[in-house]
Amino acid sequence: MAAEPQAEVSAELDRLAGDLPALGIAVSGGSDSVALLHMAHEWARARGVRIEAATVDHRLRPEAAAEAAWVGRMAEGLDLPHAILTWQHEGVEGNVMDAARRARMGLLADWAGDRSLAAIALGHTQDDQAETLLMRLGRGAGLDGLSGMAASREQHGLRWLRPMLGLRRQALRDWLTARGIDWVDDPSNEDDAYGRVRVRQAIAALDLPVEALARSAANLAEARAALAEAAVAAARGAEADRGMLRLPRRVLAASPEIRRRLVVGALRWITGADYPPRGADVARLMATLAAGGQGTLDGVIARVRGETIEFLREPAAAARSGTAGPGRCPGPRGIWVRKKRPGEVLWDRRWRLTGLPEGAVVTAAGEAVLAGRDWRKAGLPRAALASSPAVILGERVILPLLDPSPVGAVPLRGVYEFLAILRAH
Ligand SMILES: Nc1ncnc2c1ncn2[C@@H]1O[C@H](COP(=O)(O)OP(=O)(O)OP(=O)(O)O)[C@@H](O)[C@H]1O
Repeated sequence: MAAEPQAEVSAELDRLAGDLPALGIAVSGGSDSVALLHMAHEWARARGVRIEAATVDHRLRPEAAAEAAWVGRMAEGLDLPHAILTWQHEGVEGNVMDAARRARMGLLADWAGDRSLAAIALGHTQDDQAETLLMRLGRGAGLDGLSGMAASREQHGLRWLRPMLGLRRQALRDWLTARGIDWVDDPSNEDDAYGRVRVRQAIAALDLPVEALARSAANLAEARAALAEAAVAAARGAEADRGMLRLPRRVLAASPEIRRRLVVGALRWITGADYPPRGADVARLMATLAAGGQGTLDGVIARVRGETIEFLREPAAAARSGTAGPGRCPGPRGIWVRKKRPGEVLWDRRWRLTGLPEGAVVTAAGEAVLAGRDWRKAGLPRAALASSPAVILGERVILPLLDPSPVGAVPLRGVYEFLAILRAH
């Protein structure tokens, strides 16, 4: 590794973002991302790349607003545009760190979209990489979970870059100190109520070799990428059809790891979930499919039909996902929902409904709505239609997949997204 942090970050940015006209920098105000901001600024200036910075105020600590403003002044000093993105919520329940991370990614992704930035750079370091590996190990992760963070990753429709994964946190702090550049110390980084902080303390107390751990994480990431590519190759012949996915039955003859990836990928393609189902449940489903049967997991029906395996949303699960109308956003409070145009609704994490008139409500079609209709003309299995959206307009119920109407129903994911899921997980 190059000894000079600036040279190393510049080389990584060349490798990861050399082809981009503009780059976003996510700056919390902590030492790592403050160093990233200065180094990216230096890199961009020499290459004529436009860079902009953003800080998320999670509204979880009273000082956060002042810290975000402080980052803003620092960016101004570098002549860089800076935005403060505020997470609007009314208190957060459950895993606060996780909810904050998701909200942050969503806010940053929207900001990048608004500012025409195709990628955002993050300040994760070698220390973060080692900590992540140990945390995942502690949770009993398999090969998948064990790989560390990738230097470049596609999510929320843009690229997330981590050009500092080869650098130690202390080296960055030394670099900043030598230049008289200040940073903010977030007190939650010292709060051992958080698993990450406990892992960090254990690394220091046991004097664990951070660089070797980070290297292992990188090796595992490489192995995982190779598996992902093998799964993509095995998925040849996959078809997406209006919210339903068909895989060739022969995928059941693939090696267990590849087969598992394909099944988990298909489940996620339907549910839009961030986390995979439990390993034992997936194993059970795979055994059911191998026997030519039908199983349900995570609100998804998987069944063998002739030479294909069909994955479709379980109608009852679609109905449970609730109703949505224009101007209202489904999902628990505080959860980020991508911006929508008027008359548009994202429903069941699978469909984009467009052209909805005022007062329209979207829900799952269900069996009752299909009764008495010529559902066969949709060319989909009955269950797939029952879990498709229905639009209630006063007394009328429109099935966009069946009835000609000005309401459009566009599946959020096609085959391309299935392959992207296989590559990402
Ligand atoms: N509030 C925030 N606003 C903008 N970006 C953030 C924010 N929090 C984290 N990030 C981005 O995510 C990266 C990793 O987050 P993490 O929580 O590990 O960092 P941190 O300890 O808050 O700060 P730093 O990494 O800058 O020292 C940061 O380096 C930064 O790029």
